[in-house]
Amino acid sequence: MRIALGSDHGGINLKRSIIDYLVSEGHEIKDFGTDSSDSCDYPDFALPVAESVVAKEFDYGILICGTGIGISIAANKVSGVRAALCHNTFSAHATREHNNANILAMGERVVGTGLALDIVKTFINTEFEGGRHQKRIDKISQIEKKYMK
Ligand SMILES: O=C(CO)[C@H](O)[C@H](O)[C@H](O)COP(=O)(O)O
Repeated sequence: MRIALGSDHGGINLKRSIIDYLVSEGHEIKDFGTDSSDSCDYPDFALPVAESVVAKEFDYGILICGTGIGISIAANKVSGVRAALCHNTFSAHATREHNNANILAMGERVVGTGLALDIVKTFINTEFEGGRHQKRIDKISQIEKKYMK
């Protein structure tokens, strides 16, 4: 799979562990930064990941900050993004099956590396169920259109 990743300084260590895991599994990845532990602003990394996922350059995006909250809020401002903040595998599974989430967000200050890798594995390997869930996603798209400038 093709996976885009981004983090701020608060998520850089977990992002590096996820990249090592994804590369070892043969996935194609692109890291949109940040590249150091210097303090920076998560929207600057949420945006390129979000845009590249919506443009279908990647199958999924993975975004990490301290909590996963700020970076998921920022990504969800991009039309077509369905970024899901998941700190357990049940949510990761459900958000793929039900919401067709295209970006996974996590917080390095919240979740351990072992669980985070299980969440990544679950997220990228779970298919969207379609059916009744598609109608709901279509309604999300209608909300996006209503507020699009
Ligand atoms: O946006 C966040 C909170 O939801 C992220 O956790 C950030 O990584 C965090 O705010 C960064 O905090 P810091 O004190 O500047 O390291």
